[in-house]
Amino acid sequence: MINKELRIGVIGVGAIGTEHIKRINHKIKGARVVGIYDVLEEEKKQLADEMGIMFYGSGEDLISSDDVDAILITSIDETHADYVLKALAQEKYVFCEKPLAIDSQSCAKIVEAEVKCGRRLVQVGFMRRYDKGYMELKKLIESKSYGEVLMLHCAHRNPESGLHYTTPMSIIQTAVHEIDVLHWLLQDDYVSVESILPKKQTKMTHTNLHDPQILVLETKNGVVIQLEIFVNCQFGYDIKCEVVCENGELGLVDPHYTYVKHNFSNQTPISPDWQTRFKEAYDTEFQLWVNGVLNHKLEGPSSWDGYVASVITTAGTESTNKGEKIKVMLQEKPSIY
Ligand SMILES: NC(=O)C1=CN([C@@H]2O[C@H](COP(=O)(O)OP(=O)(O)OC[C@H]3O[C@@H](n4cnc5c(N)ncnc54)[C@H](O)[C@@H]3O)[C@@H](O)[C@H]2O)C=CC1
Ligand SMILES: O=C1[C@@H](O)[C@H](O)[C@@H](O)[C@H](O)[C@H]1O
Repeated sequence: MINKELRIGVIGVGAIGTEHIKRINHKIKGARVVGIYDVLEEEKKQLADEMGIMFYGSGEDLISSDDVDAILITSIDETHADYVLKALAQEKYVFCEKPLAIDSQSCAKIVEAEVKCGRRLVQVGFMRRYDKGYMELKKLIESKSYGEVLMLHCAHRNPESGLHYTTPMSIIQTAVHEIDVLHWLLQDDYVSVESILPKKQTKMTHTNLHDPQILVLETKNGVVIQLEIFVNCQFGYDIKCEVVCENGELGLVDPHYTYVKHNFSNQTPISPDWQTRFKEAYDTEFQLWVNGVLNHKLEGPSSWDGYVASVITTAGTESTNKGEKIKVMLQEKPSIY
């Protein structure tokens, strides 16, 4: 039984976990964070004390606590599936940061467990669906004023990534955002994916990371998407989405509010990171999630969406390993989605 204010427990309090806690406690109406768990016990216990909230002895303790109505999972990718399944076993609402799991089999298990609960309890952190730019693009595409969509040229660029970041992570952790938002934008399914590792790489990378990479995705309606993933581009956080139609081109502009004209040049800033670029999208995402949980009606990205994205990321990684295009097939979509 959830009271008027949703009591949230957070598992994994690193970069985005900390951002989301601040967001929930200072911006979002109808919810507050009441407890956390992180494997870095000493450090995060101190943080919990500073915030005046509970530090749980394990993720499992937090999930099963009667003082926690809903779980927010912001721990590392590899841990998501297990925590989501544990939350579903308690029939609790759970918001899981992307990816829902690191492979499609684990996502399929989550879908199966949620279907057994008979209703939607899971939302996945695909926040780009709440970005004003992508929402406007969707309306423009659906207006059909520019004819049919023929192809897309996209890029996902991060200024830099650490030594922990590896070749498959470019697909599983980074490209997964486009994989989700583009099929939502086009309302179309993917039929194949091909991963290309260009011979020429940046000097800024290391032995375990091929950077940049390219994914080529094909949809049922025959749209071809070229997606560049470049996680050490140095110059900023740069997200491109150019939609080529029969009678026009539609695209995203980086949200910025100022420019500087000086010395015969006109400069506009570029977002430095994902926190800045998608700030408003995260706020909207969380307010709508809290409203959805309080009204028992989740409408954001589901486990099914997490599964669809992971079928492509799994096939994309297979394509990297085999050096060939991989055809993809989805299982039948259950009626709760
Ligand atoms: N939607 C978005 O744009 C973004 C999503 N993410 C996703 O959020 C998740 C966290 O990313 P970051 O905050 O950047 O990573 P991070 O490395 O800064 O934080 C992860 C935290 O999880 C903790 N942790 C590791 N294993 C754990 C376990 N078994 N149980 C509990 N805690 C554990 C770590 O100690 C650390 O504090 C990732 O899955 C990432 O893909 C991250 C950044 C942006
Ligand atoms: O989700 C995110 C990170 O986990 C990922 O590592 C970055 O590449 C993305 O740009 C960011 O949005």
